[in-house]
Amino acid sequence: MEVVIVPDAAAGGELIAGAVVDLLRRKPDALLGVATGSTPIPVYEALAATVRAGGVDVSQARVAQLDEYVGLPAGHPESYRSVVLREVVEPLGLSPDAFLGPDGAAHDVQAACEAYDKALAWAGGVDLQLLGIGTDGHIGFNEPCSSLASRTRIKTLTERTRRDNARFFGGDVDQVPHHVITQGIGTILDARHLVLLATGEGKADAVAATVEGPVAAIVPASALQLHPHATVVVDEAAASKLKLADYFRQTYAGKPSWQGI
Ligand SMILES: N[C@@H]1[C@@H](O)[C@H](O)[C@@H](COP(=O)(O)O)O[C@@H]1O
Repeated sequence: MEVVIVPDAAAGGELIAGAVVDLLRRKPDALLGVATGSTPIPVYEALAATVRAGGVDVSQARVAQLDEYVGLPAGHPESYRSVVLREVVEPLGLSPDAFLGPDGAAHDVQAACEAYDKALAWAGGVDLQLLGIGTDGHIGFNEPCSSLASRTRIKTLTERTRRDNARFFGGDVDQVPHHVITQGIGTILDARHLVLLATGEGKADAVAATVEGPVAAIVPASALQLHPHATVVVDEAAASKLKLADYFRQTYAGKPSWQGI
């Protein structure tokens, strides 16, 4: 696992957008796994700026959703489908046909989960999966004690995650759904490159447990330790509890720039 400590969220956004641009230059029809929440927004902004400046052709790029609330009405502004369309698909000028996501309004949720795993495989698999992290160490919506081998399925949110996400629902925790569909941890680990971005002091404990703790289902993001190409990008605040922070800084500073992340 590579850990890159950046000065702030904007620098993290630039670094990861640069990795996406490099990928799209090598593979124009790459499948990008996108995360929601506030953390990845600087990545999408930096990527959209590069596209607007003509720095990369995204006409063949495809995006895949990581997770989704269950039971929000179609078109609800906080459904993750709406969020990804608004924050990624539209600013990049992608066609909605280039977008893959699970159906959170499906009558048969289990069938929708299985169909989504198959759709990801049929699409050739995710090339680069961008991840945020919950304060409890979740990735996607894989809450603590999710199986590290799990596939896309329905999950129940913890009260902590519902409280954390209430800010997207006018601060009213009662509006946050209890159930979600999420790519499983096994599904996430199928992606060719995992890039987790964490910013702010509130993520420092979760980052330390992910990077320096044991691989354990109680910290779902620790499963990144099992992946051969996982990159954790953190700002100084999110890195503040890493014992090996100086080592990570020295290692990255000594890396040839052509190598990317
Ligand atoms: N399902 C999403 C996660 O994918 C995201 O990583 C997390 C953190 O969000 P934020 O980046 O807003 O802290 O929120 C939600 O729970």
